[in-house]
Amino acid sequence: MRPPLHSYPHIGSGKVRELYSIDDDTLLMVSTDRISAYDYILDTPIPDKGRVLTAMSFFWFDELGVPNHLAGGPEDPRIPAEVVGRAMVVRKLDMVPVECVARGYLTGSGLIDYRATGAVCGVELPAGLVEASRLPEPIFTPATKAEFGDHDENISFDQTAQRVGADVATRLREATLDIYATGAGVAESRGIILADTKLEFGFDEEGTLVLADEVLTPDSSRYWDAQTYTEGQVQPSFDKQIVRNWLTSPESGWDRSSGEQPPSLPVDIAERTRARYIEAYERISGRSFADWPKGV
Ligand SMILES: Nc1ncnc(-c2cnn(Cc3cccc(F)c3)c2)c1Cl
Repeated sequence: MRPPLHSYPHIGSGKVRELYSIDDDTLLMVSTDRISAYDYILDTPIPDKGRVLTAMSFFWFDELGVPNHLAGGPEDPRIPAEVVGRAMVVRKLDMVPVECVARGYLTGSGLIDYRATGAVCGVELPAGLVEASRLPEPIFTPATKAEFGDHDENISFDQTAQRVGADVATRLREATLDIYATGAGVAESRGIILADTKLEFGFDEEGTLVLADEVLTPDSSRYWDAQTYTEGQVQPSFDKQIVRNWLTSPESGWDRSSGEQPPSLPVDIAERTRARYIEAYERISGRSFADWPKGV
């Protein structure tokens, strides 16, 4: 008999995720079907998004083979029936207060920093790079964890070292770049560009640096379709572009500059977006999403 979700104290919320306490040493990370676009949390859920992204994290934890925070499998008996398939039982860690970002391509806040300074997080880059340029080699571009709703702030390696110590900063950079290289390599072989990713680490009770949170998902990474990749323009998001295009089309009646909450999505937009998440998972993992557990 699985425990009910309400038996676990709720201890945190992300934009699209919830965190509960199972006991002093263990947490339950729940992914919802919520999707965010243009910094709004939309009021239309994407069916199965939480399950697909959870399946992706389990795949990558398995694929990467580095110490991670998983404390149970996808059907661990501590997972309440209503969230089976979209929840992970994880070890409670002493989290490192730095967002560990690796970038293989120049876009978003990295491009803004580059245009202003010729560097990203203090890492000098060649002149002449443009939107979506592939970087000569992937770079570590850490950031501070922003308060809910705010954007993370890019910081340099030295600033990171001042926060966590030079040794830990060095280990974070190595682990982040290694994990990104593995993920980007697997994705590229399946026709998906992993342009960047954000990882979180923590220390376990033995002092081991452990990969935590979600890993290499479309919510923590930029996924681009390699077939349409074109340097010099903003790339469509593999998973979110259908939603973005509808919201900025006349059909939605929404004005992005209005500051108003976007309207609900049409059923077919939600369904097509669900299909994109499933396609990304099945192409990258080589597994069928139909085999992934489902709750009640
Ligand atoms: N293994 C861990 N040990 C201790 N803390 C965390 C931890 C804390 N915060 N977050 C991010 C987050 C915030 C809201 C909802 C989420 F599902 C996840 C992850 C983890 Cl993963």
